[in-house]
Amino acid sequence: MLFRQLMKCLKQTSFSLSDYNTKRNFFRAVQLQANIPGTFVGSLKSIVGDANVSTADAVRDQHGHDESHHEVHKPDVVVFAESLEHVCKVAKLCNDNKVPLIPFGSGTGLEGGVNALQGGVSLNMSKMNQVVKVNAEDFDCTVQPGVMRIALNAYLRDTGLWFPIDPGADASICGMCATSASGTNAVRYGTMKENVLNLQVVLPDGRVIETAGKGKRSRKTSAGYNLTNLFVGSEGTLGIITEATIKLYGIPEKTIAAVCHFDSVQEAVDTVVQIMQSGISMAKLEFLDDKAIEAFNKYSKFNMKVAHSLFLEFHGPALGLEDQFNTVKELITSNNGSGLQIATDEDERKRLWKARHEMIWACTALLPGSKPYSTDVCVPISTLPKVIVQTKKWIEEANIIGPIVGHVGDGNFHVFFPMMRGDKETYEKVQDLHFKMGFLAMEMNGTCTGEHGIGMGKRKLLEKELGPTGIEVMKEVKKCFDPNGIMNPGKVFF
Ligand SMILES: Cc1cc2c(cc1C)N(C[C@H](O)[C@H](O)[C@H](O)COP(=O)(O)OP(=O)(O)OC[C@H]1O[C@@H](n3cnc4c(N)ncnc43)[C@H](O)[C@@H]1O)c1[nH]c(=O)[nH]c(=O)c1N2
Ligand SMILES: CCCCC(=O)C(=O)O
Ligand SMILES: [Mn+2]
Repeated sequence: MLFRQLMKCLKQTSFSLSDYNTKRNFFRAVQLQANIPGTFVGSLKSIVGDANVSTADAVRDQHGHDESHHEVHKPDVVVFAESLEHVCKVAKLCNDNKVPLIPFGSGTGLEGGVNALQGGVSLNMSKMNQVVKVNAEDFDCTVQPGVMRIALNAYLRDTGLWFPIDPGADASICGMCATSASGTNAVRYGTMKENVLNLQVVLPDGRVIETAGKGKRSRKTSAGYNLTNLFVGSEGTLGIITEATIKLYGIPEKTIAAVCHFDSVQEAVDTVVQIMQSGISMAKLEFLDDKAIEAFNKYSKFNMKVAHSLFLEFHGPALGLEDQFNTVKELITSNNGSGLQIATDEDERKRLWKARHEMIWACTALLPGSKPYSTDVCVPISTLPKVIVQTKKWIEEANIIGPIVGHVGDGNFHVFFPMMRGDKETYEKVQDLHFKMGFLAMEMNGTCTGEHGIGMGKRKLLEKELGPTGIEVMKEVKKCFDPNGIMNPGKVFF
């Protein structure tokens, strides 16, 4: 059987050795169930109840994609879990029957993480949506996988605490764990990697572990391997996260937001590097190039000067915050920055950041009907000016739409390429640019993805980033947790 498949594959159009390896790995994966029998759906219903199982086309479609440009791959069936017991039993059933299992948080990912490449079961976690415990005096809380970021912050408001990691989208906290999300506040508060204390995880065979030990939530630990951060960023390929214990922070006493503009990318990014080197702890330090500002003005009805711009935010006790602001102001001026404007009242600030977070839609609106193809390189801060300037040059040479937006305080930036599905010519240009940017970032000792993950779109780049031995070791790790390869097959590596 395997031999016949191999011969069929060899008869197809010519392919290189790396294609062959890809297809060889694919053979290993197709040993999973290709079609789910009705009896299997019946077994699922007996675990979670009829109402929590759907094979309706619209529901499968909704679970077959995220917010990215990647093509839709529908699961065969969607299951809504209501309890830990449900998750354990569904995982074991899938594992025993070698059926693919794909955890579904809220579908806001940008790398096709939830797309069911080989069909199977999409496990929607949204009904497990309780805040399990808030330990306000210890600045932490434990949440179920369906708890969303905005709802959590609303729930916490009366305690004076908040969870600052903000990918812009209203994502599930456990989905954010699974992709190691970050966003605008990471420059001050870190990414999910620095903010998860413990995870409850269901393994494919139905066993449950807590990655830091049962109920543990200490700020520091040297106890054995760091299983917590193995699952942060694992993109649903190792197990299902059913609880996350995360750090909380005091809501800052004072917040100042500001915007300023530059004639050149180099001056804007030099300012960022100097602010970071001055040791001032910025809460947000964002860059939008001239093209991004054009899209920003048009979509969000602003009237900002069309120039390369920095959006900044300071958090802290009122005492000392203005000194920090003044130091930053001097750095802006010394790099020929202009038009410094402060958003003082809360409504103005909220409007500014809402518009920043909607940049993906602002750029998509430049080409009506398109989907965003996003890049996500992250480099050591001192190399950032070189990488952004080179990227802009490539975009100009390729003559395509590609506004740049970045969390540049972390050396992380995105190009948004609005793409029409089926436009092969632009797709090829964009993919070429994506690879060139990824390779340049790696040359600068950076990564192809700072926060969106590998998913479907960056698997080839990951091969380059880690090298064959690195990939081999990652596959061995996966095998140890998921020997049948049922967890989100085809993601992270081929
Ligand atoms: C407008 C906009 C703007 C942004 C972003 C999106 C959008 C739409 N993002 C990306 C996105 O919000 C981010 O990847 C989230 O962490 C995804 O969370 P979901 O709950 O939507 O996971 P989603 O359902 O999309 O799943 C993502 C991956 O995690 C896995 N997964 C989900 N829940 C799981 C669970 N309980 N257990 C195990 N695996 C699970 C899935 O299988 C999949 O592989 C982003 N990101 C970022 O870091 N910075 C940013 O600036 C932005 N900005
Ligand atoms: C192409 C970038 C997608 C969203 C994002 O990460 C951001 O706005 O920062
Ligand atoms: Mn981002």
